Amino acid sequence: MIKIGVIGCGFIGTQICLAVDSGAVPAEIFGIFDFSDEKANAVLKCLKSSSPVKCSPEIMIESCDLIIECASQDAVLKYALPAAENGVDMMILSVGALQDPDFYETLEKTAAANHSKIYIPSGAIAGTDGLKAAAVANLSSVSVTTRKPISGLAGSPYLIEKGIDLADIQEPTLVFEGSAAEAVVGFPKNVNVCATISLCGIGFQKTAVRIIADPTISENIHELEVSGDFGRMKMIIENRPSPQNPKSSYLAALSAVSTLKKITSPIQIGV
Ligand SMILES: NC(=O)C1=CN([C@@H]2O[C@H](COP(=O)(O)OP(=O)(O)OC[C@H]3O[C@@H](n4cnc5c(N)ncnc54)[C@H](O)[C@@H]3O)[C@@H](O)[C@H]2O)C=CC1
Ligand SMILES: O=C([O-])CC(=O)C(=O)O
Repeated sequence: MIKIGVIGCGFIGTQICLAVDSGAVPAEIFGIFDFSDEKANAVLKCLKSSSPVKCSPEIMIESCDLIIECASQDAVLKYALPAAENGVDMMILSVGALQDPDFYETLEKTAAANHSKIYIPSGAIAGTDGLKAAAVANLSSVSVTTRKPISGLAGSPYLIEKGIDLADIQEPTLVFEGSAAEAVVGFPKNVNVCATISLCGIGFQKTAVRIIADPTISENIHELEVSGDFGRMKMIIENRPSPQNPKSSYLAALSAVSTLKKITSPIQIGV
C-alpha cells in the first residue's frame, strides 16, 4: 500500500483523509501537517481506523511515496521541489503556483530526473479530458468565466489592491478580466481551475479569464469555452461550495480522492 502525507488539513485535506480512512482508497496515511495545530488535531479526531503522525513535510518527504498538497500556493513553492528531488510523487491542488514558467520547468526536469510524478487533479472543473485531447492539434482560443458568490471571493489580493469592496456589490459584477497568469496571482484561493485549464490547453498567458462576483447565486460556476481544429466545446459546471470553505467547491475534494483512486488502481480510465 502506498504511504501518503497530507499537507493542509482544511476542507480538501479532511475529505482525502476521510476517504482513505474509510477504506475507499487502498493507501496508508503516514502523516499530516498544517501550520494550524487546531486543524491537524481536528483531522486526527475524525479518523476511525488510521493513526497518522503529525509531522513536518520534511519528514513526509523522507518517509512517504506520495505527498498531497491541499494547503496553498506557498506550500507548493516550498515543498514540491524537495519532494521531486527525493523521488517522491506529489499531488498538487494549489495549481496556480505553477504559473511561474521557471518554477514549472525546474519542477518538471527535477521530477523527470528522479522518476517522480506530479499529479494535478481536474479539481473543481470538468472538461479537462476533452481539452487535453483537443490540444494535441491546434487550439485557437480557451477561456474560463468563473462566477462566485461574494463569500467565495472574499479576501482576494486583487480586489484588495484595486479597492473593490465586495460589500458594495448588489448585482452580478465583472471584477476581473485578463490572463490566467494574472488571475491565479490576484485570486490565489479562488481560480486554481484556470491554472489547470492553462496547463491542459494553451498556457497561462493565452488562456482568457473573467471573474464575476454574483450575489444572486449560491454555487461556484465555471464556464469553459474552447475552439480549435477539433471544433468547439462549451462546458458549464455549477458546483456546490464546501460548507467549511465557501471558496472551494465540493467537487475539488472529490476530484482529489478520484485521482488518488486512479494512482492506486491498475486500471486507468479516461485521457
Ligand atoms: N485545483 C482546484 O480546482 C482547486 C484548488 N483549491 C485549492 O486547494 C487548496 C486547499 O483548499 P481547501 O482545503 O478548500 O482550503 P482550506 O482553507 O479549507 O484549507 C487549507 C489548509 O491549509 C493550511 N495551510 C495553508 N498554507 C499552508 C502551509 N504553507 N503549510 C501548512 N499548512 C498550510 C491552512 O491552515 C488550512 O488549514 C487551496 O489552495 C485552494 O485554493 C480549492 C478548490 C479547487
Ligand atoms: O472550488 C472552486 O470552485 C474553484 C476554486 O476555488 C479554485 O479553482 O481554486
